[in-house]
Amino acid sequence: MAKQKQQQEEELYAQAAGAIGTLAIAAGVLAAIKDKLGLSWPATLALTAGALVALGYGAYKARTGLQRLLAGRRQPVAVLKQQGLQAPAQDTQESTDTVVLPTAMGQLLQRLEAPVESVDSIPHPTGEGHMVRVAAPHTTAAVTRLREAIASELDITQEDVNFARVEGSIRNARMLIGTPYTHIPQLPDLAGLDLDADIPLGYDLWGNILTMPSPIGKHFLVAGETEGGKTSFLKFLAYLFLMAGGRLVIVDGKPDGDYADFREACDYYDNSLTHKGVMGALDYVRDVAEKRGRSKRDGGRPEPMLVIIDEILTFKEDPAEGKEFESALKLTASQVRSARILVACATQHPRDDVISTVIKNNLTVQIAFKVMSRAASRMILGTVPEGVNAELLPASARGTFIIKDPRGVREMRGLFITDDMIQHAVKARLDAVEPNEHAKAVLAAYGNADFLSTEELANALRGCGYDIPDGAQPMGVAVREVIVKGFGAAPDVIQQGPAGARRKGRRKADLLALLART
Ligand SMILES: Nc1ncnc2c1ncn2[C@@H]1O[C@H](COP(=O)(O)OP(=O)(O)OP(=O)(O)O)[C@@H](O)[C@H]1O
Repeated sequence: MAKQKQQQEEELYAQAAGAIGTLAIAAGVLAAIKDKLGLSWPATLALTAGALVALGYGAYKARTGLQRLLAGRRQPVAVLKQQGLQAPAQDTQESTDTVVLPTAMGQLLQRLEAPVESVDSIPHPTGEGHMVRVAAPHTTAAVTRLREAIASELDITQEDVNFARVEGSIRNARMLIGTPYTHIPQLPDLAGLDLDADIPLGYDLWGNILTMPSPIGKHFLVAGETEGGKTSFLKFLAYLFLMAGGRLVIVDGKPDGDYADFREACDYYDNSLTHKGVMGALDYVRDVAEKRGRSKRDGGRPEPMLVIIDEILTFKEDPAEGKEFESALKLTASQVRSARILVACATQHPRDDVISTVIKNNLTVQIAFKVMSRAASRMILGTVPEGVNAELLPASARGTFIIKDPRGVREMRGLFITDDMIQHAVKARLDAVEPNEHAKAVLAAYGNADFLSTEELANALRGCGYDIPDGAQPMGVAVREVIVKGFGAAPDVIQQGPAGARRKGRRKADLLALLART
């Protein structure tokens, strides 16, 4: 730096001396021919000054043009105007321009004045891969922030310029030029999955499986615009819990019944979209935590439990009920953590009235799917390293998200499971429980029916040898007794059937759910 400054000063003095000398010579020449041309003194002086300015400008253009030609430089790209992009410091230029990197990508990054130390080609199944090493003291942000400029130079879309973190390094980044997340890995073998260890969650641009540390003891906030992949992500998480012997509580606050396949395997499932429904679930969960707390003294380690609440706006729409819901959520989040119960709340409305301080403070693992603005990204993720922005997630690869957890901040695409896989896992959970003789009789009575009225069930049970009296009340009581003997408890009686012919009875799914809990 000092050397450069001294050089600049010397140049300035030399230029000043040259200018004075040239001015004197030019004035002399013009004075000599002044009378011949019939010029006045002011005209002579004005002409001298004008000629010198023109000469100086011409010399400057010639010199800088020659310098650029020799250095093989181009004009700075217009795209360097990208928001937040600053011209690199002089000393950075010095260190990176001295060696011309051998690969075309290396040279492109140098042209964009990125402080790169090396750029090597690395294989990628469908695109063009590069390993970029940034010169100290810079971090990979010095290159990742040039995404727009690189896309502009290569005349491709920003979505085709992708970066992947290199675990444990702040100076190395993998870069993919091409469509992101085309390389979909096989689902890892989940047999023997331990929820107390790392769990697989997604994959990177190269198709490598990425994990997160054990989710036990954490709560999740999952947010992003509609169709980003939140439900698929939560279904995958629920699937992991099923496969690893964990318990499930699902409050589905959306009307489409997205989680219905899990219903029979849930300890508690509610799709009523009501305040009562969500509050009932939170009460239930706190109750389980309290029981677990008491039995802890016996030395047992309870199965992890995942509580999904999707979509939280449904329970916040009414201000008074919303307040109650938030208080209950806060209480639940703090009380159940040590009981190996984790809460995951999702929303497709990343706004501050939905993701309130209470939500943010209690759900400490944040997962952002694609959003429409940098502000929305910040709303979900809070403080993140420069350049991390869920607005920039690829629209072409649904299910891509940024996760912020104790391991750091990283982008990945979620592992995807089909409805068939969910149904298999649920069936396996149900099959794993051997029903006792009473439960078997009740299930046999249902056969393929989803719903039986109390009377129909009483008739079928009589056929199995149960002594069930006629008459509404004793019959209902006797049927309930058989159910309780078989399942430990009886599900609520509900009304089903066409209007005008509604019948009181019970759903088979509710009985199976009870079975899954035992
Ligand atoms: N990891 C993934 N890999 C491939 N496709 C995915 C992935 N995640 C989601 N998708 C696809 O993206 C679409 C939207 O996913 P999903 O329903 O989970 O979004 P969402 O964010 O829950 O939407 P909404 O908020 O409207 O409920 C689905 O059709 C799904 O098949």
